[in-house]
Amino acid sequence: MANIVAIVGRPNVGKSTLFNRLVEERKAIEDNMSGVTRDRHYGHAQWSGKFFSVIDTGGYVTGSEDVFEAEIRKQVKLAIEEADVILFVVDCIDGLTDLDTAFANELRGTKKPLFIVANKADNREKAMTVHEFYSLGISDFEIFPIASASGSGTGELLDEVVKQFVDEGIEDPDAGIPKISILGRPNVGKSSFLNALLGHERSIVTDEAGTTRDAIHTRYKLFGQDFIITDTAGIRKKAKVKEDVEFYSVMRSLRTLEESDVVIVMIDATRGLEAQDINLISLAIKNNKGVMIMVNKWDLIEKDHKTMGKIKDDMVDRLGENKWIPIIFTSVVEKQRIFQAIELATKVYENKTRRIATSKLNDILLQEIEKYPPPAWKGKYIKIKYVTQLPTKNPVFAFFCNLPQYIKEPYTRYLENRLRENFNFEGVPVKIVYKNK
Ligand SMILES: Nc1nc2c(ncn2[C@@H]2O[C@H](COP(=O)(O)OP(=O)(O)OP(=O)(O)O)[C@@H](O)[C@H]2O)c(=O)[nH]1
Ligand SMILES: Nc1nc2c(ncn2[C@@H]2O[C@H](COP(=O)(O)OP(=O)(O)OP(=O)(O)O)[C@@H](O)[C@H]2O)c(=O)[nH]1
Repeated sequence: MANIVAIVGRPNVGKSTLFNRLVEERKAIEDNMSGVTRDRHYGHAQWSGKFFSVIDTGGYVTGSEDVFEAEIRKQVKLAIEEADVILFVVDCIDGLTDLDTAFANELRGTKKPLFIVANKADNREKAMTVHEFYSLGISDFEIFPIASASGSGTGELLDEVVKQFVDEGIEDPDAGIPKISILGRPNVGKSSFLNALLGHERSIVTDEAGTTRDAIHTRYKLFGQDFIITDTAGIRKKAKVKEDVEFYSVMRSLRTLEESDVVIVMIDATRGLEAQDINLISLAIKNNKGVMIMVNKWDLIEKDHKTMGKIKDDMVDRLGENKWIPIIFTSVVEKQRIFQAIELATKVYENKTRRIATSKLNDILLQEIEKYPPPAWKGKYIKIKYVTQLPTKNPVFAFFCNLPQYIKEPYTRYLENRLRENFNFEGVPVKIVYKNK
């Protein structure tokens, strides 16, 4: 089970500082060139061998400097609903304020373990002031004086926090959940699609920076499907001049692509598959990503019952040997097949992680090979003895044979086609290697 710790409290008490201390990351991802700053409000942490996630609910809900009652309520609701442990942060320098009391009143009565964390206790003298917070009377635990800025006191706090977890937690709660990215030329409807998804109910929204500085992962749960959208939206803001737009859109695509498992290449139905789209698709294949094509703005096409099939056929022709890429027709504005698009992306992910048992693989493929064996080369017979799927992240099949160097490209394509016919690898690049045996 995932353990979740939520941080609540009024502005400026040091919630983000504590958050960053817990997830051991720097405050924000800052971009020196343009001042694009992206705070993070969700991250993974570990203490004494227990894993947990931290949400800074304040960073998540506050839109302005003022904290209104509704904001407090939202923040507390999020914490109470999502968290296993709540950290209510107050400030030793300011002492108890009316806003703290307002928060306390909302938190009162929660069944979740609630800790009052008295931040900015930079020295002994300040740490002595924590007593006044006991008057709130909302927590069964002792109050922990800490200084998030230096980290002092956080160890003692965490010792108690992790005792509240029922299990060890999950090292990477996002493991096994498809990371999907939406790429495509400007104006095809990428943002509209994201917004349409955002319009639906969702569980925790997690803006999490990935290993690449600008990539943001947002985790969704929609119609029972769990998935993460990777985006590098931050980078878009800094493109001011024309050349920059081109450059950054390429950079952005590359980075987003690296961070994802499945790439949705979105195209405009009124323009069809363009050279740039083909480049993007090749890039995704080269990077061993799952790929699908989403033909958006389908509402703008004048059509009869044959149109979709015809356009699809034309596209498949253009895709050549990559005809295994699935194509879906959508209208984001008319909310047509939006969910199916996500469903298709998660299916592609399933295919990408598919493992075929060696016995099954041999049963089927050795028969196919017998029907059409690799052609002899310079009088030498090539014998494929068996095949196995390698334990890699993407489907790779190793064919063991006597003379691997003599097998030519067309035969490899034959094998790939037989693999695809017998097992579902729709949307997934499949690799074939030969080994000497
Ligand atoms: N003296 C002292 N200052 C601290 C400490 N921790 C945080 N601060 C300062 O308190 C100020 C507010 O910190 P933040 O972490 O941004 O506070 P926040 O609660 O996230 O604020 P919002 O984002 O407005 O909700 C910053 O100037 C921090 O440097 C501490 O342990 N001691
Ligand atoms: N008719 C129609 N218009 C759409 C559809 N989806 C998006 N649009 C419109 O297309 C325009 C561009 O949409 P965006 O979502 O901003 O496109 P984008 O791909 O995010 O664009 P960039 O931010 O430039 O990369 C907007 O005016 C949308 O309203 C659709 O399915 N049908």
